[in-house]
Amino acid sequence: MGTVRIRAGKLVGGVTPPPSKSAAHRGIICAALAKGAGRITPFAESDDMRATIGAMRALGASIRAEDGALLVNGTDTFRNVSGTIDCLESGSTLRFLIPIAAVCGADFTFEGHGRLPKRPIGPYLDCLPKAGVTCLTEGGLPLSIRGALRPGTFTLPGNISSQFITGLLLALPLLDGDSRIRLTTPLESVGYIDLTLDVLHAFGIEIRQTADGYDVPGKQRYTPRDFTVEGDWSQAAFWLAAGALGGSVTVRGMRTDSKQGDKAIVDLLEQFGARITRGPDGVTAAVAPLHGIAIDAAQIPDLVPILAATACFASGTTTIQNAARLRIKESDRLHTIAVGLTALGARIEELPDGLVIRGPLSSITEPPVLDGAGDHRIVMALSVAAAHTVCGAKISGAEAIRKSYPAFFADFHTLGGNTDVIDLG
Ligand SMILES: O=C(O)C1=C[C@@H](OP(=O)(O)O)[C@@H](O)[C@H](O)C1
Ligand SMILES: C=C(OP(=O)(O)O)C(=O)O
Repeated sequence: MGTVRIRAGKLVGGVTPPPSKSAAHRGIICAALAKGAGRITPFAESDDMRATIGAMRALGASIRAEDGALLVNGTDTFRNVSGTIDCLESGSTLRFLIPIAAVCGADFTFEGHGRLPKRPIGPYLDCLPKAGVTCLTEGGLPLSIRGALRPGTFTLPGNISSQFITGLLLALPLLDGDSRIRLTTPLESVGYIDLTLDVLHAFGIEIRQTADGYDVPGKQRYTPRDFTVEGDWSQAAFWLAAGALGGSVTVRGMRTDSKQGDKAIVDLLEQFGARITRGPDGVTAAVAPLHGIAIDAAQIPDLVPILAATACFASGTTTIQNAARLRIKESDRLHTIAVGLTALGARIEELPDGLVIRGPLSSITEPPVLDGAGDHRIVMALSVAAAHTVCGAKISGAEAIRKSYPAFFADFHTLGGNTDVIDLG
């Protein structure tokens, strides 16, 4: 397993975070559902992107990378009547593709790796069989689906994963009749649904929001088009937090009017006390004395690891609430971040749906070996935290960054971070 040695030192300078993983998943899928050609730019490789590209190819789309762009042609999508879709470790790919693959009644088996086979798919196992899709599974992956998806009413919870709702929003417009999505519990991760609706609109698909969900007119067609992928606020968050903890970091190329919920990192760091500047060159976070804050994580799950890391350097108590969903991500993130930060000297109490962090952390004298838990966001959050301690740390399993941000340590170095990649496997 790959281990990275992070040495103490502040991060300073400017960085352009990678294109948004969430926007790219949606752009690739919508382009591949359109009967024609489209160019997705910029494109940055990662394991999650590989998963979605592989999935749309399995349905018949033609997709190739060229000069930092992705050329997608959906003319032959749904040509294939059977196949296997390997989602690697990508929850988005799995939850987005299940209803899409069912549109034409083809016979597909979904596979996954790491923690994905055990991440929830229950809401689909409840609602898809009622709409004509047989689901064969022993609980998780592999999952085989058979039978054509019929339009109708889809009733599901809004607080297990918004990815189920995005999957239905992507697939249902293609059906012969109108459908309705009815949510039985309040929607969490709302920003991801807003992003879905935004990208769908760009590809010519219209959805109506209702009091308890969405009305999805059927017989719609995706319009082929070129699609520009905005910068990733979930990844920008690591650099802005690093600026707030010790130096000064500017993230460039970010849309401040983005639908991504994780752009909330800017306001949250400001609440912690960081010095934030919003200028034409980008958003800058600079060091200032930080104090604990209360955080509701219902809409911003992916920010929790780096927010917890930030809280360790703030004086007083930080509470993170409404984060139960963190336990069903690439790792049990409430547990794995608490364990990692505790080894760095932090005082953290783990609650069923959150964390209480009492800062600032105490100094330790020997660099600890931290477990990256096979989880990209844990590796990245621990790396930023370790750089701001007295003696740094070693982080095992650091190759997990390949899931969303293979260039993470290259960008860490660009900002003056000091690491030795002992072995990335
Ligand atoms: O739709 C998306 O692109 C995502 C939705 C979120 O998942 P949940 O809705 O399951 O919280 C988020 O954690 C994930 O990284 C990406
Ligand atoms: C949870 C994540 O992704 P996914 O659910 O797509 O695996 C993530 O990127 O943090």
